[in-house]
Amino acid sequence: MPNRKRNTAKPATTGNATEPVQFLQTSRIGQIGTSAGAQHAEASAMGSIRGRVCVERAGFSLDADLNVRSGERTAIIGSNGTGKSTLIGAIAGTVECTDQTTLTLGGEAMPEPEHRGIGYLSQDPLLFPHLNVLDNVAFGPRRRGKSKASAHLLAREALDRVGLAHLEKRHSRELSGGERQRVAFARVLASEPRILLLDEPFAGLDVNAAANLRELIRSVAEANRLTLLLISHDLVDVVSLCDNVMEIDRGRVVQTTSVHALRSRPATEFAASFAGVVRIPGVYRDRAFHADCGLVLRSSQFEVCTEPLRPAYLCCGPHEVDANPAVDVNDPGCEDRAISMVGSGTSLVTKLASGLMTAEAVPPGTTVQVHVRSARILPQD
Ligand SMILES: Nc1ncnc2c1ncn2[C@@H]1O[C@H](COP(=O)(O)OP(=O)(O)OP(=O)(O)O)[C@@H](O)[C@H]1O
Repeated sequence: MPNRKRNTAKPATTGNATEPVQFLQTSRIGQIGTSAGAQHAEASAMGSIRGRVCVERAGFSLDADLNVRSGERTAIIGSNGTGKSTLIGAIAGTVECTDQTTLTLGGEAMPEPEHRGIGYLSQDPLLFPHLNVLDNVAFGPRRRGKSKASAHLLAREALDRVGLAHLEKRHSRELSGGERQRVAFARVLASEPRILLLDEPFAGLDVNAAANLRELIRSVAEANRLTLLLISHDLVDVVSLCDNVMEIDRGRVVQTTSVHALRSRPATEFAASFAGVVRIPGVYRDRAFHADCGLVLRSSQFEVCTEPLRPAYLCCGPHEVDANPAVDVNDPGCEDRAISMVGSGTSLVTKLASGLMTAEAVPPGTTVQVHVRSARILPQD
């Protein structure tokens, strides 16, 4: 239990607000890692997060192995209550870990929370209502011992970066939700983090505000090669910000994959739903896919990535489904043009097209022709 004490340390919070802490003392906002040469290389390598994270609570246990490289941008996905926030809370030091935890940061035992270089942003900006915008952002640097002047300088740089320099005198209660969230991100920037932990930061924002903040976070993370862990239930966030995806189910990591693979070869039912991909279980035999739900699908457009007779999935995007019933499945050319599915009625078509199709029983006596332009057949392992 090399770092038990450190992993059980209390969070770096003040009052109502979680205060991210400074680690890269030498860099300036927007320039972390882009111009600091060897210093950056050293700092960059320090953003890796590896090891086992164990948390025990009444009725819930988290036991996750992490292998996050420095500068990697990883989405954490999973159903409600599977332990995503608990996991990043453990990394931030706001959640107590058990003795089995072996988490390391940059290859070293996990330091105290205030020395982890973590910037944390959640759905709730948690601004101090009695402070103006500038003092909210300067709060962290002040607490770390900066003079008022240098804390304000750092805060102004951060506010400039998020495009809110003109609002520095406003109180947080006088801001819109989107502005509050940008101020919260400026506060993160003022702490000059090397790791960003984002817990559904776009959940309360309208589409434009969310897109703006996503772009801002993406450019800062890229420019500074920050390690980023993002919890989100939205594929747009994941595709915009991340390269990799970690899926958590009931406190366990069930897969770590690329964003591309999540969409092209979803390994779980949840991943398929998240990516909006049609995923139908069955087996491939005699040049046809025999779905568990009773559909038989034939096509020369199948990309078969499995052995015949093995449990498999047929995967395709909803945009590849064409519910045009005009094609005759008895036409000998049909197999060459598209997959022909013979199964239940219009609800099946709707479910296929919306990506909601699962292994449901097909009511007997109804026939519908559905065309899928291309599909992959993947092993069920
Ligand atoms: N402070 C707490 N004390 C005790 N149990 C908690 C606490 N916070 C969360 N839990 C429990 O821990 C489990 C994991 O919760 P967590 O918030 O990590 O899930 P999540 O995957 O982030 O969920 P969501 O997607 O709904 O935000 C749940 O069973 C939850 O009830």
